[in-house]
Amino acid sequence: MTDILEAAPETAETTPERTVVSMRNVSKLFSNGTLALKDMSLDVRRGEFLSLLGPSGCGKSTALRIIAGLGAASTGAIDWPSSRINAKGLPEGDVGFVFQEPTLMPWASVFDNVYLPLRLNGMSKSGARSRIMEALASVGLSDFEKSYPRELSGGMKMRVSIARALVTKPRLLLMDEPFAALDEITRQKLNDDVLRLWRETGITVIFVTHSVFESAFLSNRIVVMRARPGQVCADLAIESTGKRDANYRTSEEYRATTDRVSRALQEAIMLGAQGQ
Ligand SMILES: Nc1ncnc2c1ncn2[C@@H]1O[C@H](COP(=O)(O)OP(=O)(O)OP(=O)(O)O)[C@@H](O)[C@H]1O
Repeated sequence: MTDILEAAPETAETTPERTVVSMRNVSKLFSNGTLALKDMSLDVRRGEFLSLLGPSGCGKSTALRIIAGLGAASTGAIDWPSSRINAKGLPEGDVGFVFQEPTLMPWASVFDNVYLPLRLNGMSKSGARSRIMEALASVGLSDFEKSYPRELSGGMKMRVSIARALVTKPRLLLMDEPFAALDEITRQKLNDDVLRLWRETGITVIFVTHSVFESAFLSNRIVVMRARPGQVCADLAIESTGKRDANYRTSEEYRATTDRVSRALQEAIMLGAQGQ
């Protein structure tokens, strides 16, 4: 931790009831000797839109995958203070994951792709129908249930991927650079949609990105990470007085926020380069 720790998220509000997931001194040493994370600790509170921001290779995806149970920590622990934990040590049905690639099944319709997590939970197709249609409506794809992935644009495929992550009604949504491969206009539209979904559902989001602009637009908290080794080096509260919409993108407030976040990121990059 450095002196660019601006916000003080560890306040009296950080009670076990409000904490969705905690990383406790998590380190990750890969078998090739790469120390991807060193002693990373983070409390994610209910209802937060938290972005993990940092230069390439600082361990953002590794941290997210460990939280999701897709990889194990070498040392340290992940705690779920308010979830029911299954035999694998993971919170039962509480986590949705959106990857950078939409990872859809090409041979299956949009409906069947979104059905997948419910099918794996043993739900019948007819029983799942209303939930699937609700998830598709939430991403603006009500009319595309019969389409196949090859018939969709990149942005629409990503919407299907988000619907699939939301169909189980998770409490925590993990998103790993989901819009990095999309053009700027599509990316902004999806940013608007994700913010709307976050507001409407009250879901907690952890969003990995290396974009200052995206993180400043979406988040109410940005955790900046440095590389070599991957660690938290700034924890910024991001407030805005108005609604985050098209006007906000051109506002002085947004510009000032992106300046502040850029400075924190620059410092993180310098620390990583110096290996301090
Ligand atoms: N399976 C693996 N085996 C060995 N090293 C790995 C593995 N996965 C990641 N790494 C290394 O761990 C470090 C952190 O990688 P990670 O993908 O978490 O970073 P990142 O911040 O998400 O990067 P990016 O923004 O480029 O996706 C990097 O040095 C990477 O090369």
